[in-house]
Amino acid sequence: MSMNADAPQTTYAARSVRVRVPATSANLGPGFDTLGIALAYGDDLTATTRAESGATVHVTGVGEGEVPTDASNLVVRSAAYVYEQLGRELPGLTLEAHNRIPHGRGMGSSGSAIVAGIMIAAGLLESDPESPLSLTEAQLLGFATALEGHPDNVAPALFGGLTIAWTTPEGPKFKKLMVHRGVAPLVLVPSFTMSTELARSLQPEQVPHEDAVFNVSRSALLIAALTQSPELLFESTEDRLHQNYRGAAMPGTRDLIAELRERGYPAVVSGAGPSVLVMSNGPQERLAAADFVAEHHPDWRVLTLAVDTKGATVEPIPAISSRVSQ
Ligand SMILES: Nc1ncnc2c1ncn2[C@@H]1O[C@H](COP(=O)(O)OP(=O)(O)O)[C@@H](O)[C@H]1O
Ligand SMILES: N[C@@H](CCOP(=O)(O)O)C(=O)O
Repeated sequence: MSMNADAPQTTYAARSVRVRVPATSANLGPGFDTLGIALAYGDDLTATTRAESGATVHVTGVGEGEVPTDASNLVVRSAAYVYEQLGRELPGLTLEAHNRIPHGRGMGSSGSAIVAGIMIAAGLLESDPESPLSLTEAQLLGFATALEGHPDNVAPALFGGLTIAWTTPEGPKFKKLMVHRGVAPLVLVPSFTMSTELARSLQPEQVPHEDAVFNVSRSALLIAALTQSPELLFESTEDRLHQNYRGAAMPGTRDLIAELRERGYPAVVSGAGPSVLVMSNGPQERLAAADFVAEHHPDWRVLTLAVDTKGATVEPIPAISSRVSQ
C-alpha cells in the first residue's frame, strides 16, 4: 500500500486478543437442552483491531474456504452483537481462526464460534483504553444463549466441565460440576452432517407424560453417574425426549448407538448429531469401544478426548502499531 506523503499521519494503536474455545457435547442422553460437557479439543483465534472498519477473517483448518471471511462470519457477528447490546461499536477487526471443531456434527461448533466472538468482545472491552469494561459470567451466558437459542452448548464452552444450564425469566443460569475422573469420553464422528436447526424441527411439540418422567429420572441419575458413580452411566444415559424423533434422519447414527448399547457401552447422540458420544466407565471400556468402532465402522473418526475443565479463555497479546493516513 503506498502512502500519500502529503497526508497527515497518525499512529493507530492496535490491540490483540487470543481466544481458545473448546468443543462441547450437549444433551448427554436424557438432558435435552440442559446438560453439556466441554471437550479438550477446540478452536484457537486471534483478533486484532484495525483502523479500517469491517472485518477480515483468515480461516485455517475446519471451515477453510466454506465459512464467510467478512463481517457476516458467525464469530464476528457474535462479537458485534455484544458491542451492540452495550451500545458500543465494534472496532474494525482482522481475525485469524485455526479451527478443529467439525461443523454440523453435534460437537457444538456454532455454540463455540458464538462463544469465541463473545470472548473476543469481552477481551477487547476489558482492554479498551478509553472506557474499559468487564463482562460478568451472567452477561457472557446471556449473550451466548440469545445467539445460540439454547444454553446447553454455550455454558460448557464458556465455563468448562459438566454444566447444568436452565432458563429463567431473568435469563439463563448455569451450575458447573467437575466430572469424576473415571469418566472417559469418546466421540465418534461420521463424514455426513446434520444441521441443528433441521434436527430441532423434528422434535414434537408435546411428549407423553411417562416419557417426561422417564427423562427426569435418568437425567437426575446422570448427574450422580458423572460426578460420583460412573458405573451408573449406562442406565442413566437412556433417553426418550429427542433421540428417537431424530433417528430416521440419521440412520447411521441410530444404528451405531444401538450396536454399541447392545454391547454395554453408554452411547448417545452427541448434541443434535450426527456424532456419537460414549461416556465410558473408565479408559479400558473406552478403548474397547474405540477398537470395536475402528474394526467394524472404519469410516467413523474416533476421537479419544478428555473433559476440558477451564472453558473458553481470552488473553491480551502484544499488537503492532501502524501508521495510518487521516
Ligand atoms: N468456527 C466457525 N466460524 C464460522 N461459522 C461457524 C463456525 N463454526 C460453526 N459455524 C457455523 O455453524 C454451522 C454449524 O452449526 P450447527 O448446524 O449448529 O452444527 P454444530 O452441531 O456443529 O453446532 C456451520 O455450518 C457454520 O455455518
Ligand atoms: N440441545 C441441542 C444441542 C445441539 O447441539 P449441537 O452440538 O448439535 O449444536 C439440541 O439437541 O438441539
